[in-house]
Amino acid sequence: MLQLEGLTRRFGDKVAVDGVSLSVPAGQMVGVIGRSGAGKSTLLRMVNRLAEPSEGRILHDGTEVSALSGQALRDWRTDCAMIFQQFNLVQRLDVLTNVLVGRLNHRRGWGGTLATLFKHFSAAERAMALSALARFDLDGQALQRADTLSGGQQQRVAIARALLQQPKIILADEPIASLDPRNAQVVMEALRDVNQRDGITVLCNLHHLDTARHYCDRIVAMQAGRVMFDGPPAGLTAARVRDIYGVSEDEFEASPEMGARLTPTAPLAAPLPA
Ligand SMILES: Nc1ncnc2c1ncn2[C@@H]1O[C@H](COP(=O)(O)OP(=O)(O)OP(=O)(O)O)[C@@H](O)[C@H]1O
Repeated sequence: MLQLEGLTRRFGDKVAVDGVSLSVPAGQMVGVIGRSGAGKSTLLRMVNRLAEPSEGRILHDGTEVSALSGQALRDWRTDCAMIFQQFNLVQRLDVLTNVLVGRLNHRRGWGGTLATLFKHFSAAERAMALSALARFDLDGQALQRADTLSGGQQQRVAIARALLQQPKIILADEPIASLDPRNAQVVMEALRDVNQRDGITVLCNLHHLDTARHYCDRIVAMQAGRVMFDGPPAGLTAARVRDIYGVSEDEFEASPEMGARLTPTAPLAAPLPA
């Protein structure tokens, strides 16, 4: 169970996240939605302590995450894999090595360079990485440079890298905002698959309501740093969206800074090729 208690983050006078309290049971897939500037990224970044809370506490299975430091904090970051909008792969390295980077969190005091990276991994770790790639239908690209892959493929490599961390939680910050609708769908299916098959808790920031409704068990809607709705997808009706944001659903999604609209057509739990 992940618990956020009165979590607040200020930047000067700006309150980016304002007293957010949430309890997320293990294995839940939560979509955090909101318009630009609502505080979604700051909230996610506080969970793995990339951003420090100004007030409030984060607890995971009884451990106060917000009080961790040193090795205990590094261990927490291993438990909490992060997926970014821009994939954050090492472009000039091959795909397999990028996935193996997920194992580095399990190495204390590793001091090698990128050039010597590959030979530091065991045969078992390489097999693990290949199997994660095969799960997302990318084993055929294992030896290609990351920058030869499409955005959707790169994001699936990032998910495979996250799996190599063997995390308890995946924090996905706008994972599909840079992708076209078809790639966005494949990436959301990959996240749903690791949530359902591996039981990994997923917190996923999204701009599109239908995407959140389709893939998530629960939706948290933020506005000006606060949680305005927290419940099952069916509860976030068009009328509720208008109440919270003062605009229609189309207007909510029409902000120019938002990514491609995704209207999923595939079944919710369609497994990816194993
Ligand atoms: N490092 C920072 N310094 C100053 N202000 C910040 C910083 N990070 C975020 N903010 C401000 O905090 C508010 C919330 O930002 P945040 O990025 O968390 O929102 P968001 O909902 O993720 O938006 P987007 O969808 O555009 O990424 C915004 O007003 C933003 O300008």
